[in-house]
This record gives sequence, C-alpha cells and structure tokens, in this order.
Amino acid sequence: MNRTASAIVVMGVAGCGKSSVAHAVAARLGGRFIEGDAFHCAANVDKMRRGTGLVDADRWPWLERLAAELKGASERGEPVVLACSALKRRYRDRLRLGSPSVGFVFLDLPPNEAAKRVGSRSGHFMPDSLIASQFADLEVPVDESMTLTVDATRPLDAIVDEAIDWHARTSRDAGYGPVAQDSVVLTVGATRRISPIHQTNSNS
Ligand SMILES: Nc1ncnc2c1ncn2[C@@H]1O[C@H](COP(=O)(O)OP(=O)(O)OP(=O)(O)O)[C@@H](O)[C@H]1O
Ligand SMILES: O=C(O)[C@H](O)[C@@H](O)[C@H](O)[C@H](O)CO
Repeated sequence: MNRTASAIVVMGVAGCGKSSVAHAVAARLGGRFIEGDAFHCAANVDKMRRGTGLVDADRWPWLERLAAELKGASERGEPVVLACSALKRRYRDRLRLGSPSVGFVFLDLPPNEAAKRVGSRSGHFMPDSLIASQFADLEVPVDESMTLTVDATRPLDAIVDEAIDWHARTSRDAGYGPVAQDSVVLTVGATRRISPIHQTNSNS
C-alpha cells in the first residue's frame, strides 16, 4: 500500500461481508486487519444483543477509538484495512479526519440478503431483527472521496479482486506525488477526479 490509500475502511450494514472482505484484502495487500466490532464497548454489544439498535451517542466513542487507530496507523505509515459499519456520512467524515487519504469500500447488499446472512449464522451478538434499523441508518455514500461501491451479492473472491484492483488504480492515478490530496470517486469502470479532497467532504 502507499500513502494514497494508507487505510481502507470496508463498510456497510450487518452481514454485508465487511469482516470477510477486509480480512482478505488486508492479507492480499500485506496490511493489518482491524475488526471494528472489537472496539465496541460491552454496553453497545449488549444493547445490540438485546435487539436495540445503536444510536449516534452509542457510536461516537466507538468511532473516536477507530479514528485514533486509523490516525496512528497513518502517522506510522502502517497499512490497515478496517471492517466498520460506518453507516452515516458524518461517521465516515469522522474517520477521515485524522487520515484524509482513507479509502472506503461500500458493500452494497439488499435487506433480504443481509437478513438471510445474519439469520443463518450462529454465535454472533447481532440479531436479524436489527437489520431494518441498519438500513434505516444507512446513508449510502454518494459523491464521497475515494469510495468504491461493490455489489456485495457477488462471490467473496470477486469482491476482493475488485477492491484490490480499485486500490491499485487509485494508487496509480495518484502517482505517489503532489496529487495525493485529490479525491477519486470510482463507480465501476469510471474514475473521475475531484480536487481538493475537502471540497467533497461535508458534515451532514
Ligand atoms: N460475498 C459473500 N457471499 C456470500 N456470503 C458471504 C459473502 N461475504 C460474507 N458472507 C457470509 O456472510 C456472513 C456475514 O459475513 P461477515 O461476518 O464478513 O459480514 P459483516 O458485515 O462483517 O457482518 P457483521 O458486521 O454483522 O459482523 C458470514 O456467514 C459470511 O461467511
Ligand atoms: O453501527 C452499528 O450499528 C454496528 O457497528 C453494527 O453494524 C454491528 O456492530 C455489526 O454490523 C455487527 O453485526
């Protein structure tokens, strides 16, 4: 990895494949995998296990911890791939704050598929009754910097290949040089630049 996308956040609703994809992408890129769920406090996990969705106040301290992880990694030049729901635009902007070159891979999965995946796994705290609230909170990334949207119904290997290819292309486009602050918005097959990066970040 290089400083253009020193960190990748794999995002989306419960069950969309964040951990599976982030883990595989980290292994392919030689980066560190971070499981965002491991940074939730016990109260948050208990809340979800009991069938109540998290609200902003529950998520902010968690996002602060994850943002600190990304910032530290960015300062050390350590490549990382984080699995984190990052459902809302302002959550993603918080993660961008300390490491502006972070890229996002949004795993786009329909609600029925997410419910099926969450319902069929065992030993996880997340009940499928919370899928509706995940989609209620989800703000799909549109015109956000360094963001790839992937059809998460595709096989895992194909998704990982797409993410790796996107990372390579954004890195090549940025050329390691003075354009590293540019934003690259990629929707499969089409790349366009928006510069500088802060023009595309708003606090919604
Ligand atoms: N592309 C895929 N196709 C089919 N099944 C998948 C795919 N990716 C992941 N899965 C399966 O879906 C389930 C959820 O995957 P995973 O735990 O990676 O998602 P997640 O978004 O991290 O979930 P959560 O945030 O709820 O922990 C797992 O059983 C996993 O094996
Ligand atoms: O922001 C949130 O509501 C949470 O991070 C959830 O997305 C879960 O932790 C995760 O998906 C586990 O199923």
